Amino acid sequence: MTPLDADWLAAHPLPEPPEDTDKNSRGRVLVAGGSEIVPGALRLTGEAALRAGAGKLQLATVERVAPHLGVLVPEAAIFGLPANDAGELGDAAGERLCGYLDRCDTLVLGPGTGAEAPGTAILAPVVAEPRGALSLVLDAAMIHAAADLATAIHAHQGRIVLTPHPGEMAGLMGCEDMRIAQDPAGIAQEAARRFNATVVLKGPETWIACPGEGLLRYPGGGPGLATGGSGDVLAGIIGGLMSRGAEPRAAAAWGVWLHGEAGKRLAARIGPLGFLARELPGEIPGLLAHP
Ligand SMILES: NC(=O)C1=CN([C@@H]2O[C@H](COP(=O)(O)OP(=O)(O)OC[C@H]3O[C@@H](n4cnc5c(N)ncnc54)[C@H](OP(=O)(O)O)[C@@H]3O)[C@@H](O)[C@H]2O)[C@@H](O)CC1
Ligand SMILES: Nc1ncnc2c1ncn2[C@@H]1O[C@H](COP(=O)(O)OP(=O)(O)O)[C@@H](O)[C@H]1O
Repeated sequence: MTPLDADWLAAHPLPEPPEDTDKNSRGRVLVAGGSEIVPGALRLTGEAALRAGAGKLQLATVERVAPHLGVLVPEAAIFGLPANDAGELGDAAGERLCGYLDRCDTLVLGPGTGAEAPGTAILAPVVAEPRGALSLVLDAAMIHAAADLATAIHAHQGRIVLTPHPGEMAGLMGCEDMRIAQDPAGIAQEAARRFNATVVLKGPETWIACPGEGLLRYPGGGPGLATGGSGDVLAGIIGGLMSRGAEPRAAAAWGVWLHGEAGKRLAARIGPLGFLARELPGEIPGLLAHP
């Protein structure tokens, strides 16, 4: 196990865009998810992706929320997706989403999705897409859905990061929560092998596992990060870094570190508890400039 610290980051620098880059070549992120119950999740994820350096942002959410999201995030293009009776993404959302994949380099799928979203129906057409260059970050209900699609995810030609919290990890691996608490390092590595993906097991401390690579451990950015929407921000940072060209393991590691250090900075300035998830993204450019 290797500590995720300043030495590791210095040895694994992020790719920098050339001076003459344009917004399309700097990285196009599509974030898909949200619901009528959690309409703001994509704002958190999308802003985080832009703050991590993505050039272009697109958000896709349930049709009734989409116009409001456009007002909240004027930097983004907004697409509506079909919803179900629970106000979550519906069965047809995955097929519709596939029609937008040509416009993005990285898809962050899942923030703001809950138990009523038909995750497997949404995720299956996305992971069946033969687009080798697509980078994918899976979060929230799409982690649970991934459990049913291990073979397809393993065979996916793209670059995949899964960001489960312990409850989602138990769903992903079909095991008891207790097993995650007893051996987080082992289960993160097992998941990485099963899905052939980078796995970020979140919690007070975070484990990053990647097939064929050493395990990383981040000791945590403080309990203020245990706040609604904090994980949505992390998924967005990782997606933004991947769209800039970072490899999945480096994007996950830098993302976890930036998220944690942003929490520490807010804790020092505002107080250890009570800062908002939406305040985290604003810390990222400064941290990237002076890690
Ligand atoms: N709901 C909201 O107010 C907001 C939601 N937002 C976004 O919506 C998405 C879904 O969020 P969500 O809250 O609906 O689902 P989620 O957190 O997975 O809880 C479901 C169940 O999982 C479990 N569980 C959770 N953490 C656990 C842990 N560490 N360790 C173990 N188990 C854990 C827990 O089960 P329990 O322990 O209660 O049995 C819980 O009942 C997500 O992207 C989120 O960021 C934000 O954008 C804005 C505010
Ligand atoms: N006690 C804690 N100390 C440090 N970091 C924490 C703590 N609790 C949660 N976190 C971090 O906060 C984030 C919470 O993500 P998640 O559980 O998905 O929340 P949400 O669903 O509300 O966005 C993760 O990055 C996790 O590592």
